[in-house]
Amino acid sequence: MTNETRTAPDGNAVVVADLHKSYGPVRAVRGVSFTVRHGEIFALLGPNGAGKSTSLEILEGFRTRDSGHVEVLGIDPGDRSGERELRERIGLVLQDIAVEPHLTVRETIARDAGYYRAPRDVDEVIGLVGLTEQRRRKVRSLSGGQKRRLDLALGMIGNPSLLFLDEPTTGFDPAARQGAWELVRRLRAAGTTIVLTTHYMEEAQELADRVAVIAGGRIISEGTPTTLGGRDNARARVRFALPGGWTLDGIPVAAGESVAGPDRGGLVTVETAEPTGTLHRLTGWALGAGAVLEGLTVERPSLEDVYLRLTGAAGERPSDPDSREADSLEADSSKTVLERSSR
Ligand SMILES: Nc1ncnc2c1ncn2[C@@H]1O[C@H](COP(=O)(O)OP(=O)(O)OP(=O)(O)O)[C@@H](O)[C@H]1O
Repeated sequence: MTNETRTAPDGNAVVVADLHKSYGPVRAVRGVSFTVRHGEIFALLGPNGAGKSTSLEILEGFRTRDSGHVEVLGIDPGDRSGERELRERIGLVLQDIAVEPHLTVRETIARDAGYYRAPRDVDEVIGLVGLTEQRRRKVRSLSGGQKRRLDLALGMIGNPSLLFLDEPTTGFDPAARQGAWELVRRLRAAGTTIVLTTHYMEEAQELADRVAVIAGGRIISEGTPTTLGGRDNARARVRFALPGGWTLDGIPVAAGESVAGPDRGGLVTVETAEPTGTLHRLTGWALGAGAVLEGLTVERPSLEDVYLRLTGAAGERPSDPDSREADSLEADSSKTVLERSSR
């Protein structure tokens, strides 16, 4: 798989500065700024209604912006004179792609290949997305996950320098999701820059070099999946079951640590900034008494924990007085995601 990486004058594949977009009274995007470097996977995360699709649609040239600066591969997507070049150089996997249901998988991909000057090989792409067995099947007979793989194939058939993936693995079974992640990594390794949105924090953790969290039309945090929101400096939780007949009072706790529990599952939690020392002390204490700490685990907050903390806080922010409608819509939808995720 080869890919020609073209460099925009500033060395970034995407530049967004102080982007604004309203739909009537709804201020969907309110001063968003970020850059995407060539060859990286950049994930835009955020609750329903946060402004992700609006931002992406502006980058893709499907929506006009109210104000702000946008460059995609050195082209302003709002400038119609660059439209043809932009279409040639970017790939899109959107949430709803219209495909002809009566065409076969291979016919659909071959037809799209004809729109590009230098497309990838049709059968190679069919193989890459795992649709070789279905290549003669009509699109209407595909399962939801198979249709999404077809969307991925259509996104990459033009051999794009930059690929936009809007929730690429929604509806995939776990094996198909792993396969799609592997494909995305291979595309990146071949030089493709990837901008993706996802509601799966595991997907962002697995794929993204950098992530930005957007809520209420603004970027509220940006970083790598391991550093986002101070995740790397967060306190660790050491959990274990108290050996039979022992009490919390006997646990050796150092300054700065806190102990809670046991919870319904019988596990005690020690929160600590220094898990190495804590583990040494706890395991030494247990082994010295001839006991073992059943169910012992050490956990840092997951990307999902950090995301929920960040977006929960954003949802509770006081409203901008002149955008009350937008705020209420966004707060409502962020609550829905929180409730859903906590089940
Ligand atoms: N065409 C439109 N007309 C009016 N309002 C719109 C339109 N498109 C989006 N909005 C509103 O703009 C806000 C941002 O929507 P957007 O689709 O960009 O969010 P999102 O982060 O992509 O959400 P999701 O995760 O649900 O796809 C929401 O309040 C939405 O209701």
